[in-house]
Amino acid sequence: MRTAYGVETVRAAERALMAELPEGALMRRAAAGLAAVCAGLLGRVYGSRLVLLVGSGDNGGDALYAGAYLARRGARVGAVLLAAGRAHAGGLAALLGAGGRALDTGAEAYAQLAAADLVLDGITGIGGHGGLRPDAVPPARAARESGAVVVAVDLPSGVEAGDGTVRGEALRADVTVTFGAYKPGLLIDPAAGYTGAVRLVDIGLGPYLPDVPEAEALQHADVARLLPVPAGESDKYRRGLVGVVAGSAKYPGAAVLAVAGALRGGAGGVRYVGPGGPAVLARFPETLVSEGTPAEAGRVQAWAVGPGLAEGPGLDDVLASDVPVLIDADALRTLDAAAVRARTAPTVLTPHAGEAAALLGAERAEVEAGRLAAVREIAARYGATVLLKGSTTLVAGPAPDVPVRVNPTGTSWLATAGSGDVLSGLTGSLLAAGFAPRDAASVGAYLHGLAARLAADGAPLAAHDVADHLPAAWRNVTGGA
Ligand SMILES: NC(=O)C1=CN([C@@H]2O[C@H](COP(=O)(O)OP(=O)(O)OC[C@H]3O[C@@H](n4cnc5c(N)ncnc54)[C@H](OP(=O)(O)O)[C@@H]3O)[C@@H](O)[C@H]2O)[C@@H](O)CC1
Ligand SMILES: Nc1ncnc2c1ncn2[C@@H]1O[C@H](COP(=O)(O)OP(=O)(O)O)[C@@H](O)[C@H]1O
Ligand SMILES: [K+]
Repeated sequence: MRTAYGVETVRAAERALMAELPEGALMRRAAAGLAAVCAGLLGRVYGSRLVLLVGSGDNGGDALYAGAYLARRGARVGAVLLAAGRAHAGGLAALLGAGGRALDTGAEAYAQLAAADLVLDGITGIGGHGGLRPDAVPPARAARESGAVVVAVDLPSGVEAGDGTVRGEALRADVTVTFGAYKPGLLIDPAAGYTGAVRLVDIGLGPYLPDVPEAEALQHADVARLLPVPAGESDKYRRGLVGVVAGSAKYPGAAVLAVAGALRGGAGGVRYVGPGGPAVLARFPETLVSEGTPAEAGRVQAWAVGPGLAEGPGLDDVLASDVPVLIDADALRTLDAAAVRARTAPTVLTPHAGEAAALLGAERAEVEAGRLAAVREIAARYGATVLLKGSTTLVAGPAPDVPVRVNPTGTSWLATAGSGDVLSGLTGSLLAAGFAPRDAASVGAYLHGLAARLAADGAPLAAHDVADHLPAAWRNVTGGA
């Protein structure tokens, strides 16, 4: 599991660790790790040209000490002091003592930036707020426009560490070297889009961090542990039946795609309820098709309702059931929060940003800019597990103290019609197979994103390709076991 901790938590852990170390030791440890990454990126340190962008805080201190290490190894290092007179005193002394130079933001700074091999962004770290200040914008842009590798210290300056929002201009890095722990902003868009490759430097913070992080991301091993393997005595009922309520005369394809996902999700069988029966059967003869309403259909262990659904009794029937329910797409538009909160079995909502905005009475852009707050707010209001889809997919449970899961798989090729229908069926199937709602949603997103990467392989994909690659994604996670 990859874990991420909020700013106050990281600061508290740093304070506790620092209290046991000599003055300045922690910063020098961070800087040594940073310098080692830079040396690796440069290949040859001796004679290389480095520019440090240095703000007023400890983030600038890290950059200055790392610059000093590299200057002692023969790099030519210039430090652009953005907050003149307020740069970290110890770091600046170390750099000057190692032969580095201090620059103001005049012409020489821009000349050095244009010629640099590597730029270290030490403008702000976890203490920065509100995007880059105006005086930091031109050097940050010059760094980006030079041919240099841009390495962000702890975080790309201008992004909010705690929630991944970007409230102004921020610096785009090629690599981010973060200290002690990931911060949520490194994993969540839009901020995550600024980090480039993220490298974590261990500074010994681990024992001082709480057990429960703010956010977490599943990795292959976590998913493999959760995926079911049918036992010898399994039968289709014990593996769980998932009911899919999807499709309409207008969107019969949604029924096919949702069933395609459900068939690959680990349930023992898929029961389809809706007007798309003939289309579903033509593609998937193994589907159990029920006439009538969900209430009239046979028993299932979970329902997935919504993709391509026109109005009908489907949603009310399903909400009234005593099994886990996933609600997607059209079914979200008419959703009554009180009805969801009153349910005794778990409910999973899977909105994209537009649907999330409708659930919150907000603008879509607000949701996209503040995904973490949005997913938590919907989960709290509806008393449900919420899977917020999009460039970073997030999963939050109704309890506020449970970490939000950030999906690490996926590809922007997934932004194609019908791919969400596959995810609904798949996640419903995991619910029917007995997954807890947060696990079903996060494992569903993980496999779906991985299948999309395998299917796309650098080229456009169609939603049904994602469904077709789900078995390969499953095998990729389990090692084919
Ligand atoms: N603690 C430790 O032991 C360790 C800490 N470590 C490092 O320290 C970093 C945190 O350092 P920090 O707390 O000094 O804050 P930091 O991010 O440098 O910002 C400071 C100042 O910037 C300013 N400012 C704010 N917004 C701004 C903006 N938009 N644009 C421009 N300027 C802006 C504002 O000052 P102001 O100008 O308002 O007085 C603010 O006070 C952390 O990320 C890690 O790198 C590592 O060495 C590991 C050990
Ligand atoms: N920019 C993006 N990057 C990565 N994944 C994306 C992006 N945009 C959409 N997706 C993913 O594609 C799927 C689209 O689902 P959805 O919006 O419900 O579409 P549809 O209703 O057409 O099926 C979701 O899994 C979502 O997370
Ligand atoms: K930075």
